[in-house]
Amino acid sequence: MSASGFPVTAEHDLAWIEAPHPNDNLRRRIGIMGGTFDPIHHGHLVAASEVQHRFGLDEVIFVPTGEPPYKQEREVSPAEYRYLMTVIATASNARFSVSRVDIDRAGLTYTIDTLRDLREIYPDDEFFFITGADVLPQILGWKDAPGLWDLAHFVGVSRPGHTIASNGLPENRVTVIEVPAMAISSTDVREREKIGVPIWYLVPDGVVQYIRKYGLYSPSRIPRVSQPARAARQRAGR
Ligand SMILES: Nc1ncnc2c1ncn2[C@@H]1O[C@H](COP(=O)(O)OP(=O)(O)OP(=O)(O)O)[C@@H](O)[C@H]1O
Ligand SMILES: O=C(O)c1ccc[n+]([C@@H]2O[C@H](COP(=O)([O-])O)[C@@H](O)[C@H]2O)c1
Repeated sequence: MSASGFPVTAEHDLAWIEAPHPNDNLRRRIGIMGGTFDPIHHGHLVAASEVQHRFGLDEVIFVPTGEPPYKQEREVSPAEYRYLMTVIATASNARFSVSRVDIDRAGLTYTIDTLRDLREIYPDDEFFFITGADVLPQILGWKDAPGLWDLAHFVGVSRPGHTIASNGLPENRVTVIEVPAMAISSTDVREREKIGVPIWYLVPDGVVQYIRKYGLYSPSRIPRVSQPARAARQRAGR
């Protein structure tokens, strides 16, 4: 049982996972992990890996947000940096990939659009949208929320400091699971980098090096090479 009393036991999950799907031989199971990823950290990676294993997913697609609607009051790093950090962090896992659908779409990022865009690319596959315990209760307030349940099954994962609860969400479209606890947040990584506290082992080594290379999160650090955000703007003629 979770703190909220919602069952998160292996039996609960397995009953659902083992139910045979009529098109099991044809449909791939694809996890979708949306996030701002500013920066991506081991909490994201462990959650995705655990859901991949538990649900037998063929692939997990990480989808960095364009403009996150609930983070408009804070400064978010340019999408191109967040995208490239996500590519670096996921490169070594054969089942992980990264999509640009959200960063290439203008305007605020809504999951309904993410799922519709991915559905065009993967018309026959089964989608599992992965969210942390902090985000799960917000889903009912998301854009076109009733339309989301037809597009994906939602998997809520436990996160230290947050009670996991799926109250009010459709039971047959949402599964809640415990994943190994990683008390890491992007906010904490940014704060640590800003004041010079180590971020090694909270994020993959390549991401630490990328953050240092471009001077992300540290106002005093001067970037050593030209910036990918500027290069992308130039390519797009903006
Ligand atoms: N440590 C973690 N354990 C489990 N899930 C996580 C963890 N960190 C983030 N998530 C989930 O990953 C998704 C993307 O999160 P996001 O990129 O906003 O990271 P964050 O650490 O929450 O960022 P920030 O601190 O900037 O708000 C969300 O669904 C979030 O709940
Ligand atoms: O669709 C919405 O209305 C909506 C509102 C806020 C967040 N989301 C999605 O939730 C995921 C996590 O977002 P965030 O801001 O916590 O990094 C990401 O995929 C967002 O696109 C979606």
